[in-house]
Amino acid sequence: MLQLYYLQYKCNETSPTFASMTTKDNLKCIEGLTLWRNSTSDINDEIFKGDPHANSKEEENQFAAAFDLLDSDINNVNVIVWYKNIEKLFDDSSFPFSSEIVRLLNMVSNAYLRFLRGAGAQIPVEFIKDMPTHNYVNMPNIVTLLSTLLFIWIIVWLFPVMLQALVYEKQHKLRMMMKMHGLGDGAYWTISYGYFTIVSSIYMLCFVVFGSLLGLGFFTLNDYTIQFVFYFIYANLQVSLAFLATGLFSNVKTASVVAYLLVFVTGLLGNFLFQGLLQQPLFPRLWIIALELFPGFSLFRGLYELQQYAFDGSIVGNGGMKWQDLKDHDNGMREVIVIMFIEWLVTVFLAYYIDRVSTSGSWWKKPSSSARPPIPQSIESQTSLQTENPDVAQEREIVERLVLEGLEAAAIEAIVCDNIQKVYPARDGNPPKIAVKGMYLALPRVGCFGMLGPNGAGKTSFISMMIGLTKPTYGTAFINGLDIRIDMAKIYSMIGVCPQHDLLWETLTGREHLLFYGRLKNLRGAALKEAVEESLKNVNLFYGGVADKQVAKYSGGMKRRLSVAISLIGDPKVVFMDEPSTGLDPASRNNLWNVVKHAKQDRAIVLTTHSMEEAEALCDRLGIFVDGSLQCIADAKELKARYGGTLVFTITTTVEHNAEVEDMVKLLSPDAHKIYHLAGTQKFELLKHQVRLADIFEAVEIAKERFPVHAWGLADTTLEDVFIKVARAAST
Ligand SMILES: Nc1ncnc2c1ncn2[C@@H]1O[C@H](COP(=O)(O)OP(=O)(O)OP(=O)(O)O)[C@@H](O)[C@H]1O
Repeated sequence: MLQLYYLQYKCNETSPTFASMTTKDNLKCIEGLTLWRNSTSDINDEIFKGDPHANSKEEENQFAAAFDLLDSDINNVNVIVWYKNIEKLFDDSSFPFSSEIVRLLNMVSNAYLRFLRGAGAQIPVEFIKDMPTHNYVNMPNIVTLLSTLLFIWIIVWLFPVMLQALVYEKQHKLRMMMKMHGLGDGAYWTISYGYFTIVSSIYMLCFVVFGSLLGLGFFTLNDYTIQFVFYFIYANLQVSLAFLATGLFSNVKTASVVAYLLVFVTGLLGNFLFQGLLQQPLFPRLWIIALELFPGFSLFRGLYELQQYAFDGSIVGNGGMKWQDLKDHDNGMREVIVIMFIEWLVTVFLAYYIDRVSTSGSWWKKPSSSARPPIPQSIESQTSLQTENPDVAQEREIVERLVLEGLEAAAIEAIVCDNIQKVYPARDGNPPKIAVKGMYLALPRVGCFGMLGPNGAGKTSFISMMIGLTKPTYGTAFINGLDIRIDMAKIYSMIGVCPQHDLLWETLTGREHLLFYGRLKNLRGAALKEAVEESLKNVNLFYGGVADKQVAKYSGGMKRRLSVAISLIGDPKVVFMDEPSTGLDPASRNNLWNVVKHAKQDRAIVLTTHSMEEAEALCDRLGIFVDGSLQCIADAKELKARYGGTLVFTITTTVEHNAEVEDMVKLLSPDAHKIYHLAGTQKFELLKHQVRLADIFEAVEIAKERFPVHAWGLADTTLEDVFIKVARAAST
């Protein structure tokens, strides 16, 4: 390729002469030379025009004379040199021109070339009058500056977007929620990675297509296949970097700020620092490669090369970068493609490794059921045996028998908890916390089991172990015969979870949530659509377009109902509901109860609640959980009968007659005791076996004749009374 360069070189005392710069090697690059005087405005007034490699002796002499003239009268002589291979000149450290100067000269000499071919009339003369000087040359090239800076920002902008989405799923435990509904790690990775790669590829495609439609040489002149390979590899590297960076953040806001800052700084550093280094021919190549290990700089280098080739191509008219140009000594495209490709592979591996370690605690271990680890027993469980209630002891015996008979026996029940315990490690100077103390439980495949307990009793810790959020410290549990320590992946496909806090995507609609989780439960086509509609109707989210509103616009109650619907979609055989009715108004709660009542007919449901009314309405069996252990297990009636051998008698009279009321109560039930007293209102607990209802009515009628009785009432023991009694007894 013939290259033309215009040199307006000013000699001073310290600079080398033009002849000395034109060493033997350089001379080989010179194709021709044109000299003319500054005084003339006519470019055709040439002093010399010739070929240094000419065969004729005469021409050779002329050429030597031209050099002498140049050195002796440099201020008055202009020179145009035709080079074959200008890059070689940069190997000579004495050559004083930066690549930027050469590019401008290239532009000028191209105009001159066109003039020589008779295509440009007087234009080159005008152009040459404004020939770039050193000062002019140092001005930044606005085209270079804008295109690379703008393009790098456009491309890297995707990084914060992906990072935000990934950290959002992490922060809101949506990843865990998806896992709990059967989406395995491999599938999650394939789907998420594939999704982001497709989105990135479409984004890059639009970038190239729009650029091409606008006619920008950056896109149209460079070989599209080179651009495809370059953008595809970078898009993949960027996606895997987003996955890797997700491990560093737990909050979307922090991740966004850091990522956008990185985008901004990468562009600026690339453009104002890295580009400067690239344009210094003497800057060590190894350092450039080291800097390109930073993905932002390797992207910048690739864009820079595409831009430079497009620029040169637009001037010389021979197109931009082609595959054979990747062999060019100064073309960094080949090295950045290799660097980015290796980084992509390493980053994907690292990100997957870190993700597996952080979510499942192991990378290589995939134990099979045949290699069931022994169940560690804690000392705590042995000591608590002496104090356990008969029904708790009976439950333990059932579990021990089932476990002794083997996994097949355990599989008869929906849930078998075998001395399951959870101990949280010591933190911030506090001792280790035993949240669940050796629990035994066997739950049938049909029915609802309710867990009651005061705040901090350990209900959520228990559910968290059962749904794989945390691992048991001691003991284990079986769900449909599968061990929660090793078979969680299989268990996820058969359970449904309504967590204590709603784990939902704010930007998705209720229907989209159900469609997504329905698909995870292998529902497809018409069956999926039908199941989603039924779920929406069941939880009262179907009518009035609510189902198609974004979850961000839902009230707390609506979100809760959606969480319940998610837990039941796909017909899971075991469902865990952690306080499902929290925040619901009475009508919605009743609606929800109907859903649960219907659902429990053909599956096992474990439900935690603080509402005694709910527990009574929904649960076939109840366990009262206090301070990490079950205090009693029975149905509501049995519990009330066992713990509620009393009637609560309330009476309101005037204060001066309080003593008379007390005497009356003592007569009715000698062991009665006062549980509440405020002004004239008193509340007594009467032992059922000491009183008859008729006697109480009669006593009140007689009392009414002696002093004013403003109000009175008699109530049987409620579940709430039982709960308070059990909780009090356990904590004393
Ligand atoms: N990650 C943890 N690290 C240390 N202690 C914890 C952790 N999670 C829970 N705990 C403690 O374990 C105990 C049981 O907590 P848990 O949340 O299981 O109770 P809960 O019965 O579900 O309470 P609530 O009804 O308020 O939801 C509490 O004392 C709690 O402070």
